Amino acid sequence: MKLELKELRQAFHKIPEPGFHEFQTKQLIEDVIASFPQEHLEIVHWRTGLIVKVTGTEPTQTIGWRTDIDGLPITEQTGVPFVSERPGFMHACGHDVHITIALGLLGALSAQPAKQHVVIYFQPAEESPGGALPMREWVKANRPDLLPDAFYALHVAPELPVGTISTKPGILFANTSELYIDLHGVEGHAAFPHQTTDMSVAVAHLLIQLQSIVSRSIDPLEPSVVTIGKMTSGTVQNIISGHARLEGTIRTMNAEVMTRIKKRIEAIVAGVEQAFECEATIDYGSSYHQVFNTPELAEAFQAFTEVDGELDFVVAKEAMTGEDFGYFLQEVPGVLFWAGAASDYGLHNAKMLPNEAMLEPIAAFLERFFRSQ
Ligand SMILES: CC(=O)N[C@@H](CCC[C@H](N)C(=O)O)C(=O)O
Repeated sequence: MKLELKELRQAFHKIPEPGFHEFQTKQLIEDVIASFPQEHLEIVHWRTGLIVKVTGTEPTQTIGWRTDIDGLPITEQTGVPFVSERPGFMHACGHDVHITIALGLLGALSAQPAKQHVVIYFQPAEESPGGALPMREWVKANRPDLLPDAFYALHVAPELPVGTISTKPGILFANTSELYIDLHGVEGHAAFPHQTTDMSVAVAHLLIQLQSIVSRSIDPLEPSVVTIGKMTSGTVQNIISGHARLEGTIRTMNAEVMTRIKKRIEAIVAGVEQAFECEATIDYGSSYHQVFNTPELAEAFQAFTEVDGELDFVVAKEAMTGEDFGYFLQEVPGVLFWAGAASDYGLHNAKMLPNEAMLEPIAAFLERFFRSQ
């Protein structure tokens, strides 16, 4: 049966779910897999994800493919007929496309297995709090045979044309750490500020001071980012705020720079506590290991793409994006690459819309790549 990738992608696009809540997504993945020939397949469940093994015909190795399956808390504004049916959630990072391509690959291999064993990981919670690390640890403890010898994954690239693949040997994506800061002061009447400690004023100063870390405390030759994506404070217009919260993320290409940034954050927060008579807590949430492509495999992957000749290969630049696939590459050789999606709007934007014309060529390319191993 020929899988209609566009329809499938639209079906996944309608049901974005947050990390570790991908219940409907997992069910749809299972339903699609149930329509494939089953004789060469083994399906292993892990929380809201799954791993599917396709037994090879003359295996000497196991080759892995990983797709992430979660959505983002963004209200979609694409206006497409297959718009998200979950208010406040959207596949704004292209994981609907990733899942569809993985199923395209799996459908082809289930009908006619490759020489090598293939394991396809449908991994939850890439955006947050991170599914790769606990999934890797579970596999190592319970099914070490499912840990591949080489591991591959893609991410849609809105800025690249359809039919383009892009990666590089070595570091591709940054180390990340989430950042949550709560400020607790004394709430009170808008007319009596001297009886309160106003957390709106405190958090405004804190936000500006945090933005001095990269420009003043970090070597300009060390790429780094401190982004505050969300700032909240107070309740209504005539109550002085007793609580404020910042939510953000830190990105670095160097683990030592991450440590330095955290030290500066802690010093600045301590200063704000003193200056604005409040109490603060800092929580670093989840952190992701950098994505480091195994040089020999990245070079071999580029060579395959160029000899195959169906897609254009562009050497990538490093990006400050995070990806918990980095945790798999920490222990297993492999490659993450960008796949051109030609969207006018970038990742994590409410209008991000990958061009569906990318689906078939990438899925077909992956089938050829996996058969070549
Ligand atoms: C590909 C991509 O966009 N990944 C996310 C990963 C987020 C990691 C974590 N929740 C954080 O914000 O630090 C990204 O934002 O780069």
